[in-house]
Amino acid sequence: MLNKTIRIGTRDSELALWQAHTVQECLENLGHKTELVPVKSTGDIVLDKPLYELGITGIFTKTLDIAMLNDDIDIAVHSMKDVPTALPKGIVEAAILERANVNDILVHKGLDFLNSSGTIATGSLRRKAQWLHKYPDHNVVDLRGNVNTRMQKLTNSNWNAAIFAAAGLERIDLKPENYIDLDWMVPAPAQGAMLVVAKEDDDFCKEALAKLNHEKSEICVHIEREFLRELEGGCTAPIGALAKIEGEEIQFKGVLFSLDGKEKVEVIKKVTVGAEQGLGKICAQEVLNNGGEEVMKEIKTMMK
Ligand SMILES: NCc1[nH]cc(CCC(=O)O)c1CC(=O)O
Repeated sequence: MLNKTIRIGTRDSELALWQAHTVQECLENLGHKTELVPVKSTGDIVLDKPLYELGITGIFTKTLDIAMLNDDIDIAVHSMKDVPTALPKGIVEAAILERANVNDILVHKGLDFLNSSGTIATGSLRRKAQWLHKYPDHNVVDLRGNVNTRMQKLTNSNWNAAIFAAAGLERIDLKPENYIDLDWMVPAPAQGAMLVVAKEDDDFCKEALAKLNHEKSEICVHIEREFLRELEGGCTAPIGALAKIEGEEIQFKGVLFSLDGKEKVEVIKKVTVGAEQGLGKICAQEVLNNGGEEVMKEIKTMMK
């Protein structure tokens, strides 16, 4: 089956399409035939088991998971930070592409508000908690939708600023007029990384995709996601994590905040490349032992 056409599933936002096209181009450069399959809704798809039984949970990834298990697509491309830490049964990580800009940025209309009071828009618990930790007098409002929608909403609002992943804007070539890098903000685990998933029994696609894998990026995002998995226990919380490789050293920073940003538990560790086995888990345990357990308990009761 050397001539099999690889069907690439993608959601239809501009960012998702850019990411899928990028993977398509890489595969075609390796001589593969590909086809892009935009997947819209799950409405007309019938599976023989309930979603939870298949381990399908993520709101961004659900549609593509179902299409894959239904054999409408062979592979799917995701922003890795949107992918739940446990993949559905039968779906595996096949490639992690070289990571782009990991940082969050603040798109604003002037920075005078920073030292007084202001309104910041974000739909992310992690961004909200970190912003309030640094600027307790500011007001944070909810902002959802894809990148273009969020940017439009900011323009049409009286908010001072909104927070975005730099990678998302760069990928769709959206250059905001005014922005600053939030290098003090710890990004989401796997932010800026793209994950391609395939079916566990699909050796053809797995072999093709293995060539696209970027090992250093893989090492880093795996540490970050292990930290997340160990901390969250299936619930969403304001958690940031970033691993970086500098020469022979891996530097890791992980944080957990209370929802209001008042409490912060941080862990920083360095290990030699090759000695990262279990690092995410160890760091998560350290956070839990240093007050993180109480923070997580409080978050779980508030989110009920
Ligand atoms: N949650 C939405 C989402 N998922 C991936 C990206 C951008 C790319 C990335 O962070 O890897 C974004 C937009 C954002 O967070 O501003």
